[in-house]
Amino acid sequence: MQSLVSSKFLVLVGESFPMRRALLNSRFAWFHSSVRCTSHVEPNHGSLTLSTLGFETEIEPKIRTKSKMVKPLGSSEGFKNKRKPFGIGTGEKKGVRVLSKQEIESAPFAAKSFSELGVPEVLIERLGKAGFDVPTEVQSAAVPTILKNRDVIIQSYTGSGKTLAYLLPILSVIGPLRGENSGGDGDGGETGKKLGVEAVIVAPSRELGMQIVREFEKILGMDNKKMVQQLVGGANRTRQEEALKKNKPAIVVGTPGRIAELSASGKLRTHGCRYLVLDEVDELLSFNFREDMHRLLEHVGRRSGADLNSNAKKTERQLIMVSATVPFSVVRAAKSWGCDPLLVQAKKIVPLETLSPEPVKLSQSSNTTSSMPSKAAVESLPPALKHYYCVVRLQHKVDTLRRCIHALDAKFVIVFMNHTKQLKDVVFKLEARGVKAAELHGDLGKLGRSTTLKKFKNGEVRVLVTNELSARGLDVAECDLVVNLELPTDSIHYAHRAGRTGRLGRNGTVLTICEESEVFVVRKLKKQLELPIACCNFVEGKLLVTEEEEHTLTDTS
Ligand SMILES: Nc1ncnc2c1ncn2[C@@H]1O[C@H](COP(=O)(O)OP(=O)(O)OP(=O)(O)O)[C@@H](O)[C@H]1O
Repeated sequence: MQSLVSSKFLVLVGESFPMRRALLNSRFAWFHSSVRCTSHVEPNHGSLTLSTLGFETEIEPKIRTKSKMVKPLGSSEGFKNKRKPFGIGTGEKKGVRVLSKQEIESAPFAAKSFSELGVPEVLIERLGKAGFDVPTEVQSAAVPTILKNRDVIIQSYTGSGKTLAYLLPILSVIGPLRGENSGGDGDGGETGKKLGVEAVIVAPSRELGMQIVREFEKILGMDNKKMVQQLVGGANRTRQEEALKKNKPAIVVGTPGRIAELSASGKLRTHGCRYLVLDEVDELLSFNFREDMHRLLEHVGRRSGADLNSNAKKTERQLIMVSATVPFSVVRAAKSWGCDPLLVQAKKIVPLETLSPEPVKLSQSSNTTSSMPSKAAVESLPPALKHYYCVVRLQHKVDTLRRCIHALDAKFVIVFMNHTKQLKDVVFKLEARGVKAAELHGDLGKLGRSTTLKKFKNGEVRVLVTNELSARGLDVAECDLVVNLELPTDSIHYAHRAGRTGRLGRNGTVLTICEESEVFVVRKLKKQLELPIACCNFVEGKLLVTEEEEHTLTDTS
């Protein structure tokens, strides 16, 4: 349902097209080089040194385009760095996989240090302990801007570190790791004067909310853990209220419904709040959340009395909006709720005033958007991803999925579907074929969802079959394959699903398995996303490209 609602937001912000083109060119080059390296490529795209990838220097001299040539891209046989296959009957200990640490190849790291961004020393020390040594580009742009008290929209592609981009400036000012001149209370709810909640962070799903809390905890450590309180729906509300009363957290992270509910009942006092963060803002501004979001935008960090539209009112709190996809509706919302907000991207910071809406052409016969490129979606894709599609009959989809997993020797696979019943069937069929799989969707309770996620993350489950619930924000660093077993509703949804792999510069593969009658949708996605999505097949344990089409950059029909 959320997916349907969000599909309305295809109005786009202005952006640096030349930069994007450069990225696309490199993406295109990558695609072709992958074709060249064909059978030398280690099917798992996780381990990224040349030797671990199994690359050889030998390169095929010519690339054919618009041909129907069949080229093998990978195989689970004959790889130099062959990994143990997974699943039942492979001799693994109780089905738990040994997790291999993926190296990061084209990580979006910045040339600056955390210290140059204005992050206090004590916080930098903690970052080092948590394994964060260098900021990413978007962090490098966002942290100093937020520290200058500016309202911002942070936009950069999936897996580029946007969470830390807002979390660091907040922790630089609030809590025990703050800078000396921050002016924050800093007691973390443990001692001394209490200022109440100082930061409210809103996310559209429980999973994302819980993930953000874990990111805080990585840095704060166990001793300061209580300064951040999780307020997600589906969890026991009374317990959350008691924890609020007892721990007096400085930061709360949760879903719109639960935060709005607690705020309306007076159990959560947010009028004195300094930061309001909306993570996955385009989703939060969708129809589903409108009432709760309206309440939060009106109340968080706003003392009563003043005119809602006055500038004085706007400056009472700092508004931080975040997403990989920023349609113009978000720009409009930021202008009306924020105070002179800036759009912060990895390499560019611009005032929102300079952005104008992009016309959305409707196709003549229907209400659907045309095949023109969707900038919001194009900008959100990590450059190292490889995209394929495969055309099969409906009844062969699961078998194709299984063959793809084996051909690529994928270790952490996320499969996206649209309907819960079909999703359950797929899990059943995969398990019957000896592939460890689990379902994750909204019909499961909070406990069931977090147990499944835990099992997937620790390697007990190889294939997570899920729906749009997991398309946003879910961070499983090792995920090396995303499969669309049912088509996403539009390019924005394709981009968020795809972004579950290729996190922080890692390689990843996205495969769309569709029927002949759906191929036109894939072609439309190719044009909207300006991506080479190659048609492929799986033969004798290898992924074979069956159609190498010209890159669609110039194809604007
Ligand atoms: N500076 C850094 N050094 C090392 N790892 C980092 C750094 N910043 C973020 N990460 C890690 O990178 C991963 C991706 O970060 P994050 O989830 O914030 O990405 P994102 O841009 O918000 O993605 P999405 O748009 O999909 O939500 C996380 O596991 C995070 O811990």
